[in-house]
Amino acid sequence: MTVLSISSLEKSYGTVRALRDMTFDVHGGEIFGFVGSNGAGKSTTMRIAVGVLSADAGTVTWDGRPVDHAIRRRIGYMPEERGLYPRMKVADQLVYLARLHGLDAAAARRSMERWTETLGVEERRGDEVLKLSLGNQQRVQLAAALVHDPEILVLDEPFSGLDPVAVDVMSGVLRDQAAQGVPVLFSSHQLELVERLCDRVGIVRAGSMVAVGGIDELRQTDERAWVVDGPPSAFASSVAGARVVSSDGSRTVVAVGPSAPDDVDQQLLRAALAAGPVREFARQRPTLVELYRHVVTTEATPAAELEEVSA
Ligand SMILES: Nc1ncnc2c1ncn2[C@@H]1O[C@H](COP(=O)(O)OP(=O)(O)OP(=O)(O)O)[C@@H](O)[C@H]1O
Repeated sequence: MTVLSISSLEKSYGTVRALRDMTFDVHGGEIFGFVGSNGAGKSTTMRIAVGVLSADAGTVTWDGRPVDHAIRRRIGYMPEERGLYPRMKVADQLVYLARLHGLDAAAARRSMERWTETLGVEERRGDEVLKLSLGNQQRVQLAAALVHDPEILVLDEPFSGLDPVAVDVMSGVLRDQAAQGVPVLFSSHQLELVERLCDRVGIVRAGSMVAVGGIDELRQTDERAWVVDGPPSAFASSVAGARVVSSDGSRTVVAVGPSAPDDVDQQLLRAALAAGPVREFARQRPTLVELYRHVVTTEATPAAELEEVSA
């Protein structure tokens, strides 16, 4: 299987250490969400991955080969600072970019037509980029990343500032690309969207990857919890090992540790029903937002994040 492999990247900007041993893989056909606080190192990693910035140490390989000029031409990249020519017309710009990547004139034209249509900006082909709304500029920016039919997609915050319809369009395009075997790496602060869309997620903190995996994998904890909407929380005390995590009106969250028996959920439900009517009984799983908060607040101290290296 094809894999974009980012391995042990180190990068400092003067005295600021932006990346430290940044390591992860993105497989062909998967959508990988790259999340982390402002300044955690996502854009720096992506810039190095696509070759617009060099690392101080570490490697980026595609299918086991270092990413060189030839491979770079096969990457579709949406930079954070965007990169369209504001005074150029949408169609001219996309055809130009496709030709730069080696498509002949007819293929470049066809690709421009295809992507402006797919992304809903075909009416804007004759407009200068600067006259478009920000959301439409972003759609054109995605078209620019796709117009040469790339084998790898690296997108820096492609969803920021998009309306819900544009988010759906963009999500659909990323899914289609992944379905065709393209590895899709994108950064975002919209964690619910990342949770919905991604096969795997990487949480970065202070220049390093601190958690990586499928959402379900990341959710694996030793503790299991249930939400019970019904009788007062005292019912939980009759089940051995059960602990009330929170109680808000008629809603109680009850957790058990790793040694609880498999049928502890049935015991809890029986105990709740014995105490009164139960309107809801559901397993509670942490959301990506909760996992993120947990990882980002417990993995390192702010002092480590701000650690500087001597110039
Ligand atoms: N050109 C630069 N010169 C100096 N420092 C930089 C430069 N680019 C990034 N940095 C610093 O490197 C660190 C990582 O920044 P980076 O932009 O990679 O983070 P990010 O995770 O993409 O953040 P955000 O979510 O805010 O976009 C930050 O401390 C940032 O201030």
